[in-house]
Amino acid sequence: MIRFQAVHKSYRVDGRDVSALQPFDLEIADGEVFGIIGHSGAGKSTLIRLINLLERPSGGRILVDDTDMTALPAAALRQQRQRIGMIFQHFNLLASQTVAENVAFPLRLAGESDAASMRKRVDELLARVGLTAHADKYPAQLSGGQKQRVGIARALANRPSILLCDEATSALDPQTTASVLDLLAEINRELKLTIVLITHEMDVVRRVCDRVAVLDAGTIVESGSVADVFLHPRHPTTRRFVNEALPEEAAGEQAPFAHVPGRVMRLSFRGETTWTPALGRVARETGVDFNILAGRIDRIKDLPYGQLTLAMQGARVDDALTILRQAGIEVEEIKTMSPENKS
Ligand SMILES: Nc1ncnc2c1ncn2[C@@H]1O[C@H](COP(=O)(O)OP(=O)(O)OP(=O)(O)O)[C@@H](O)[C@H]1O
Repeated sequence: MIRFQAVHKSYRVDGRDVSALQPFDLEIADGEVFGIIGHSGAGKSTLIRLINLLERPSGGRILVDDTDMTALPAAALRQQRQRIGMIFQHFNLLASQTVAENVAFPLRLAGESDAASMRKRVDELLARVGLTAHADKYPAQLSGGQKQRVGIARALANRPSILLCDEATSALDPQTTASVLDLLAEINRELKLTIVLITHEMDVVRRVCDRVAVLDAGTIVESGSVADVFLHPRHPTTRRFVNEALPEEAAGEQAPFAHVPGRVMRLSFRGETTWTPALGRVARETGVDFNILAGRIDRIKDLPYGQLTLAMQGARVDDALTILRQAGIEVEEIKTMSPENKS
């Protein structure tokens, strides 16, 4: 468990304290994938670097498995840091060392001197990230995705219980991003590692995270399960992130519904309800007409979900909504937005 208690952080700039993170509390459970999303300058890097004390907080406590990181003397902090792996946007590999040597580096730092056991561990790690055939290559000979796999193998070398990912896929193309995220999800599942990642892309959060915190100008403005935050964003910053992750026609609020007759509703289906044929049944039972304006079916991590934007007409719309809610479907009335109110 990672716990932030009344943590805040300011940087000293030109003799003045400039706040980067307002006081906040946050708990990250063992074994979860926790995302922190925010725009540039929101404080994401600062927040993630507080966990291994690459940045010291200006106040408050950071507890990792009940150890107060801020109170550790230097030697104990070094030891505690070995339990926290980290990967970076620009990989931070040693250019003059081979893939195998890069992965062996943290083992050496931790005091491993037996060449055979080091070789065995490096082989295991390279197999896990799918780079066995590239052990003797240099970073410059690898693609971005392969470099990040080396970064992941290196971060896992000392069997950490926490993996911090600092914009780990931001320098990668969408396909490579997907394969690196799949690898992180597999590591989380199989090694039961806690993963904390920062990103400015909601799609990254949707694909791998269990829970998310939204950071806006140094303040956590919203947090919760990814399904709740993604399907029902409350803060304007969160809504912008969610809409960026949706194709325009599916991002309900963007469509021009002002002229559409009837009541415009957004239906959200999660898990098994995604596949239930509720709409046809409700139409038959209540005589309500549906006009589908936008829709999508996708997954939030392993959870299938669907969202449909509908115009509903008929005398028994309220009865139809009650039946839909009873079937476990979340129903919201969309306030049609005029163009000047769009955020
Ligand atoms: N070492 C530093 N000295 C002074 N100010 C800093 C330092 N590091 C960060 N800041 C400031 O703190 C605020 C938060 O920065 P941070 O890098 O944590 O944000 P971020 O969300 O990670 O942004 P990005 O996505 O651009 O990396 C910014 O206003 C930044 O200018």
